[in-house]
Amino acid sequence: MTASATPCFATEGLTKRFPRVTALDHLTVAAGTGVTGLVGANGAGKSTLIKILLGLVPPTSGSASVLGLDTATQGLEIRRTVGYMPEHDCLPPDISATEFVVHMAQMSGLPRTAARERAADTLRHVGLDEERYRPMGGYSTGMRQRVKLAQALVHDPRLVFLDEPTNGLDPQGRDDMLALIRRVGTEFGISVLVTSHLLGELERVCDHVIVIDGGRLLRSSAIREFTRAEQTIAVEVEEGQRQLADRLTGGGETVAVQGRLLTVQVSPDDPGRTYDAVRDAVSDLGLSLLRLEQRRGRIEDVFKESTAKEPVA
Ligand SMILES: Nc1ncnc2c1ncn2[C@@H]1O[C@H](COP(=O)(O)OP(=O)(O)OP(=O)(O)O)[C@@H](O)[C@H]1O
Repeated sequence: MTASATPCFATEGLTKRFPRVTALDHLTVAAGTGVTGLVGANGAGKSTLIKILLGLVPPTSGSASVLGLDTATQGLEIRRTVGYMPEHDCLPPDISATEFVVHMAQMSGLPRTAARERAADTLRHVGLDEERYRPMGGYSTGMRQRVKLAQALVHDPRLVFLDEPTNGLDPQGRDDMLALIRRVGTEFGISVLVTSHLLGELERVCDHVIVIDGGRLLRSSAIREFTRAEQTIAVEVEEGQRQLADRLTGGGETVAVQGRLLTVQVSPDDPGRTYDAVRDAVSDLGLSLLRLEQRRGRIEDVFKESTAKEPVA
């Protein structure tokens, strides 16, 4: 996000207290265009944030804006411009996907003919073909999630909020949904805010990730930044692990020993230095190298380290 661009959304000291719990606690965060992931364990405050951003729920204190519009006073305009895929199932069982999505398109102001055309296009884009004429009561979870996505996209929004879109899907269904979300962000050019408690999946589709826990901001950064600092080199030597570890540590490297394997933290500012240090140390000590491989940190690890609390799937 450039300094001059209007953020897709921004919050300032956003707090939401329910009688028994503080769902959001002085949250100050912003996201630019592209696909942004909002990660947090169950109850972290993700859905509450989305509802406030849509102007559906008032905050206790603080402020928020979406595409430059104030959520406190311009909720209607926000909902006109933004698509929303809610977490919970909300599909009437007796009508078809086509009827439902046409209805939603008309609700957002499209005339009937345009609504029918847009609905057909959108349902095709999300991968619902002939099934779209059948009552939705007989749909699989994957099909239902696609309909929910289609109704969020049918009025051609600039931005969509997708609340746990992979919920209830099997691994294949999850992969398909993630690919679809990526396409929404790239081919359709619609910015996306997508929530999940499954951290690994956001790593695959997001440009930027925001991590919240207990309603507080833990981290907000580009996906590259999440994993860049976490790169390590795995070094396996036949023997002499301890000497090698001592030598590298003495040279300023951060090293962990697990049996025959040494894990050396790669310097984010000068990755080449770490490789050279490992090569020189192995050579100077006359050790026999079995394996040297680069390991890219995973977003889960970053999250676990920052929270060191609740287990996250
Ligand atoms: N209307 C409400 N009344 C009272 N408490 C609420 C209400 N809505 C949410 N909460 C509470 O606020 C906290 C945050 O809920 P929220 O639904 O925003 O979390 P979440 O991160 O979306 O998790 P999940 O995916 O499980 O819904 C939870 O403790 C929840 O029980």
